[in-house]
Amino acid sequence: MGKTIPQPQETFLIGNLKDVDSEHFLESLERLQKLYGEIFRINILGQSIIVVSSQELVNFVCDENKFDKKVSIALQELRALIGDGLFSAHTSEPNWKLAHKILMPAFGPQAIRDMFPAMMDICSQLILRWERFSGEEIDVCDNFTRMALDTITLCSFNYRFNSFYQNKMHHFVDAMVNVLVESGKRSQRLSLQNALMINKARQYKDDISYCHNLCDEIVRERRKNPNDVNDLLNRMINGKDPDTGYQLSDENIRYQMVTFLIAGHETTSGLLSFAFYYILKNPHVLQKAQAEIDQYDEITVDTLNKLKYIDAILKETLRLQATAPAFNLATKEDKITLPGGYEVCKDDFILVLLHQLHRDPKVWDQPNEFIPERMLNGGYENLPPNSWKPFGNGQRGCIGRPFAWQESLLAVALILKHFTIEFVDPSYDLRIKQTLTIKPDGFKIRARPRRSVNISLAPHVKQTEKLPEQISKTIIKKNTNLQPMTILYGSNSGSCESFAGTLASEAPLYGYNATVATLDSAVQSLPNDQPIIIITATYEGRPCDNAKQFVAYLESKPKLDINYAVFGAGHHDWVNTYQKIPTYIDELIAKAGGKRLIERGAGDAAGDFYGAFESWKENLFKILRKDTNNEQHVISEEKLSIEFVNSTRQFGQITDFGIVLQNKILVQASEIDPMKRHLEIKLPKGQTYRSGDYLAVLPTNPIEMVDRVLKRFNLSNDTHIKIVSSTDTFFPTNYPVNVVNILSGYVELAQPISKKQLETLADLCHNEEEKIKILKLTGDIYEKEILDKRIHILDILELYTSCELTFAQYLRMLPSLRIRQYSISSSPLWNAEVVTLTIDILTAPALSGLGQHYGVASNYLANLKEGDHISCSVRASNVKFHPPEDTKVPIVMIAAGTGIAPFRGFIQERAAQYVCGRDIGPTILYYGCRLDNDFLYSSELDKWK
Ligand code: HEM
Ligand SMILES: Cc1cc2nc3c(=O)[nH]c(=O)nc-3n(C[C@H](O)[C@H](O)[C@H](O)COP(=O)(O)O)c2cc1C
Repeated sequence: MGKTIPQPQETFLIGNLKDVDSEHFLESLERLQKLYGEIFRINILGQSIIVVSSQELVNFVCDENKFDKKVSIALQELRALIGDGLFSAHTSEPNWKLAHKILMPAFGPQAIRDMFPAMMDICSQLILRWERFSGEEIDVCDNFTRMALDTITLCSFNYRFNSFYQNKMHHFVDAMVNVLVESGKRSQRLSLQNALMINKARQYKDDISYCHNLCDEIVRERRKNPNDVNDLLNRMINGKDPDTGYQLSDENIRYQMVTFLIAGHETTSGLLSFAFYYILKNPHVLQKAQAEIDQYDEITVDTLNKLKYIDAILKETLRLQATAPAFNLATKEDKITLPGGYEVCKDDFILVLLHQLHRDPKVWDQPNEFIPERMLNGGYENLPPNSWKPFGNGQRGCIGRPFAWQESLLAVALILKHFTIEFVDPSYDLRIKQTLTIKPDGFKIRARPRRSVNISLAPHVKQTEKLPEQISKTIIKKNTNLQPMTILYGSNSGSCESFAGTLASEAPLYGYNATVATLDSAVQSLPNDQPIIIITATYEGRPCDNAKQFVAYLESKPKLDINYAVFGAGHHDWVNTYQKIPTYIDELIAKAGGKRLIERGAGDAAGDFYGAFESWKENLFKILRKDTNNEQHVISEEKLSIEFVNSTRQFGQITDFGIVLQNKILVQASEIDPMKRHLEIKLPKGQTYRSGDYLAVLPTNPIEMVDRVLKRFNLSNDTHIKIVSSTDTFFPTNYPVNVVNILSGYVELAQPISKKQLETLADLCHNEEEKIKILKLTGDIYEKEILDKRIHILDILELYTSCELTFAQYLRMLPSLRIRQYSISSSPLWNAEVVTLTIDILTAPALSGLGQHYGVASNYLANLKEGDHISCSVRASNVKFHPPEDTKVPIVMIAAGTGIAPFRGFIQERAAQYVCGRDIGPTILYYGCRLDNDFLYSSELDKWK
């Protein structure tokens, strides 16, 4: 009797069906792997599946003498579409051997080389399309799907889908995806359930017929117009087994064609999409890859073999994201004992889970990091056997591997040669979409031509002569007399972006026409004929998401003949890395030859943040004005006007909604401590997380504050306004909006007023005495009286009533509302789609003595009710702030108050693993409490002891 294989508790009749989500089957297996470890069993509707994921076990089951491919339940279902085509045939079926023999030579080295011109032809179409849509949003998976589909059809069947010449993807893709998805679902339903779903069954049949008819049509066409090209289709139609003389039947040809159409494009397009995701997330990798490809003026078939780094990128991508994420085996014997003493039988499916095999901590150092270098200099060759298996196993391994590799190398090389690329949403973190294969979900980029590249595209394709586009957004288009200025920002939560916008909107007053763009969009294209102003923040000592490429670019030591100035936003709580990135950028540019226009400015979000920016801005403009001597172009028009006469907020990257499931008090407020709350939030669809990640939340302002503003400006809460602005603005413009929406959802109302703003308010006072009092506040007492007491504009307006500030002027003085980040206090092993937050609710008498101070986000969260929608998004923690992959590694945690949040997630994760029988290392928490009832989650922690 072998050792018992760990298994979640079964339910009568359906076994472990409840432990897997049919839409996220793979993620469910990954979650179970985290709970149960390198081997576990699940029972799906009576079928036993044993999931293995350590190199030791996988190496054992990959022995072809003892194990063979077992056609998975989903693949068996898919046989309605691809019958006994190579992929879904049992090895024992005669048609598998026959097709394998006949078709194998089509993927030999010379045959693949001969396909290079056709691959170049299709890839060039993608390049031209991206050039044409320079700077616009590119749906990465869509584009690579078009490319891979057109490539496989042209190379294999000499047939053109012309996907790049149509807006909508070829209907084959929809039909195929429908069948893939439905096959997966059918395999997890009872037969009776499938029979009852009549509409779905009809659609399923129609989609299958569409795919079959398309293939039959291509064959008919070839038979009518035969040619002597040695392509896959001719081999299918005319090829013979050299030993027996047997040929493929018409039915089998149809199955093989659909097989190749599916297998030949789904996985490759996924590989390329993931590769570009990792390239963009790792700017050093992008730099290195671009440097590698830049050594060659021309990309020929021979160049591809020299691209060792790009080759390593593709291997590392498939390690982290094997696009065919699992394969199934079964023992050829009745019973066999695996390492560890586990016994498996002939009927068991043995599922090799590549996601975890490729992260086995015994094989891979820093398994979750993307490090292509590990595949270089013998690294790949010296891997332990069967530790990297994205192409499957042995004779049933992927026949199209060399095809996919050549196509992928070419695509990466051509794209990096031609374009600078950046994320549309720099905070995008990988989300996975799964059918039979996996792809990134919602991944979008922008591409801009790098420079005139001397590169041979397909013969009929025109070369690019476009120059790089340095500017993404033009702020002032009208004033042609103004001098150019470039403002570049790095920003995750919007303050630096907002500073950049403010600077640009004021630039015309000083003779400049400013363009604003992200730092990453300026890589290799910093103009030297205009001032370059850089405004950026630091996150955990690292660049913002949209400044990573820029920093890597500066680290590559370019020569820069530019005039520049840097302003940094930071927070002094990050003691060791305060202002690290702005300082670093400033130094690197100076070292590269740049000339500073003014000393670096620094704003501390915990201090006079906006004031620091204002005074630096003022000094900067003093210098720039001197330089241009251009005061005649001063624009006197009001930059923002409103018309008194409804929308959804479109704030940066957060576009999705989560749903509040629970919102409860953990500890009531006391004299010394604020109230503490626990929230459960269902994440926006498709999002998941790791313990230690953050949740970014876009709050709304407390209604009490909004009411105060309405009162001060004599507005009612059903007032609608139309904002018209001659400069770029974060406000919704040119259509009527409710004033309450603007005040609650677009602006920060409680930022301390800056000295400059005090001066403006003083100017607008009729009462001399009030004027003097306000001006006094800009002096030595500013810190004590304004900053320490957090006095904001509205406080001053209420105190000094003679100040005649208009509502439009008030709005212009307010910065845009910022996103807030909270540490998630749960583990995905508890629930992968739900996070919990543990927060202090900041409500206290205002230090100013004027009413209450309400923390914007905490009060917003505190007031949410079950079922409320919340604009939020998971943000990966930058540093290695996650529980270690190896559950035996000890963890020591130190926290106080709500600082326990991420550690609750860590402990919850380890407790869940412990319950499932994993070996858990010591997990120790030192927790500081002021009072007994401050001990958050005490009973839970007791239970976990
Ligand atoms: C990055 C790209 C690719 C990956 C990751 C990949 C992965 C795989 C894997 C894991 C298997 C084994 C499946 C199993 O054991 O059930 C497989 C088989 C197969 N692949 Fe690929 N594949 C890729 C590209 C291609 C291409 C471009 C083609 C066609 C030109 C292709 C055609 C096939 C076929 C026909 C089989 C079945 C082979 C047999 O059992 O005889 N694949 N592939
Ligand atoms: C998770 C996190 C990490 C941070 N790390 C640092 C840091 O290392 N150094 C620093 O000076 N500021 C740090 N800050 C503060 C931000 O840089 C500061 O709030 C800045 O204004 C954000 O600018 P943005 O709104 O343009 O993204 C951090 C903030 C957060 C939320």
